[in-house]
Amino acid sequence: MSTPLVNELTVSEAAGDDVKKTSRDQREALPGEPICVVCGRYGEYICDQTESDICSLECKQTLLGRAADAHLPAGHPLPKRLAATDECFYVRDSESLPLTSDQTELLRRKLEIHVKGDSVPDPILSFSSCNLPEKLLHNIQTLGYDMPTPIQMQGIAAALTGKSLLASADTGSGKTASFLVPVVSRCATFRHGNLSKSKKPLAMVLTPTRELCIQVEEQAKLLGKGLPFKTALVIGGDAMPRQLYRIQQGVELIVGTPGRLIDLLAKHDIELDDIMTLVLDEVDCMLQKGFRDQVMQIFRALSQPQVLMYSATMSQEVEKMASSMAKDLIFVSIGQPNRPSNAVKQLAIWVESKQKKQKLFDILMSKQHFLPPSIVYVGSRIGADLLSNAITVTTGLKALSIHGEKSMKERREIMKSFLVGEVPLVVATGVLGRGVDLLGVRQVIVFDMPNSIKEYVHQIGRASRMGEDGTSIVFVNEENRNLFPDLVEVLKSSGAVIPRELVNSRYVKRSFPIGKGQRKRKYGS
Ligand SMILES: Nc1ncnc2c1ncn2[C@@H]1O[C@H](COP(=O)(O)OP(=O)(O)OP(=O)(O)O)[C@@H](O)[C@H]1O
Repeated sequence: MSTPLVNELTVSEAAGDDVKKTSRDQREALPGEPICVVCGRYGEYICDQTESDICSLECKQTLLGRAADAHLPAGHPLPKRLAATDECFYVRDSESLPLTSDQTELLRRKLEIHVKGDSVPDPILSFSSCNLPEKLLHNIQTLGYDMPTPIQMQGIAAALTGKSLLASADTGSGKTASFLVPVVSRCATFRHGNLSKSKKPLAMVLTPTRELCIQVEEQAKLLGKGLPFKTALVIGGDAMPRQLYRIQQGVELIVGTPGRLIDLLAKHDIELDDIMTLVLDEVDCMLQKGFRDQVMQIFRALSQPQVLMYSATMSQEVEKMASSMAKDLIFVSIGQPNRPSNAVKQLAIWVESKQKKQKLFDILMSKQHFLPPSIVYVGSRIGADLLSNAITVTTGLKALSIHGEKSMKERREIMKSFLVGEVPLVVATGVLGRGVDLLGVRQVIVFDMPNSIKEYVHQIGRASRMGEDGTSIVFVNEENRNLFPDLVEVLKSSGAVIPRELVNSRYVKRSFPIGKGQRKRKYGS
């Protein structure tokens, strides 16, 4: 099997050809373009032995492997894509035999689980296959999690080994449970097996916003119910003495924002020497200027904990910093990092700044286009207040604003009335941009483009959880020109229509995909 492929690789490399080697190197297919029969990406090439569309050498190898497994003669066309039921990885339970290395590879390829590092454990196939405490398993079931998502399959397995981890996966793909399940498990097991009366905290989760901290702590409580697992929330805007008292009474997990935590640690004597695990949620944001110094100050106060770092967006700089924080790091990524969830249908509209308000009102007053509950993202606190008032006055819709200047009490109440459906629309700044799980929200309108494409990916990610369909609308104009190349890339990769003004902009380098007629020659021919 491998010989012809190696030959072709040699041929194409010798010819200086830029044939894509792995499926990851290939982009997503645009509407109407051929699709790789193995992975669904752009089928740039035709396999010389099966005549099927494929995206890379890697998928050609997989395709020929399947032909061999199915005992099909070379050249026999294979079925286009395996139906989801053709291979079921989930039926196994803890009694089943472990996966063979081929099966592990196939599973990872199929679920687009990419791993790097020494001795990376196999993904788990079910929550019951990794020795979690009974009560934790029961809590997972109560939450309705029947089977782990891909990031949970690989992330939980890796974190349970005690090694540090840098992981990326789509927005809304279950990253929170991916770090909380091992945290709850390790803490509860430690307390059970440890006879000492000490109740010093064992784990810490840092996130960039108060809203996200509240949500993570709530989920931690649900997962730790009935176990020796107490939590403390340490965020600005809530009374510090109460937070301190709770920690002094004994907790297993602290969830907090870096600023308030440093404040607390500076003023009070809190022993952190038992902390085994530090989680940095939204790690790319946490290691950026602004948070980085505070995070590192907290990290240095701990004694070499396991570090679990998660986000939907990554950069090489983050990878470098993460590697310097933890030895023997495992890297996990699901799909392609920095890409928006495929479940969100994006619409980019060119609107001059002066017309943005009217355009928004038109959308909100259209039964066809306004799909509440929705979030509108703006760039400033004052902008959020003004726009929410203007929406209510002009359209009659109840809209509330949420941003960092509002008190925690107000922010909590607004979130509550939004989540229970009393308010159909919230106008928010970045405080709701990352991480928050706004179940029920299926539409996001990006009124002011954020400063980076990564924040845009996080914002539109609020429109879909667990792959459910959502829509996003973004207003663009010349003022966002510094983001044009990245935005075009993101829209292109999702198959979204790119506004004419953006295509023709001098700020976008033109590199249009090769059409079907211009496709590269067959391998080996
Ligand atoms: N295994 C599972 N089965 C079913 N639902 C799940 C599972 N894991 C998580 N969920 C649910 O999926 C939703 C999204 O999860 P979560 O908020 O952890 O996503 P995320 O990857 O952290 O997203 P973001 O990048 O936006 O923070 C939540 O409502 C969560 O309860």
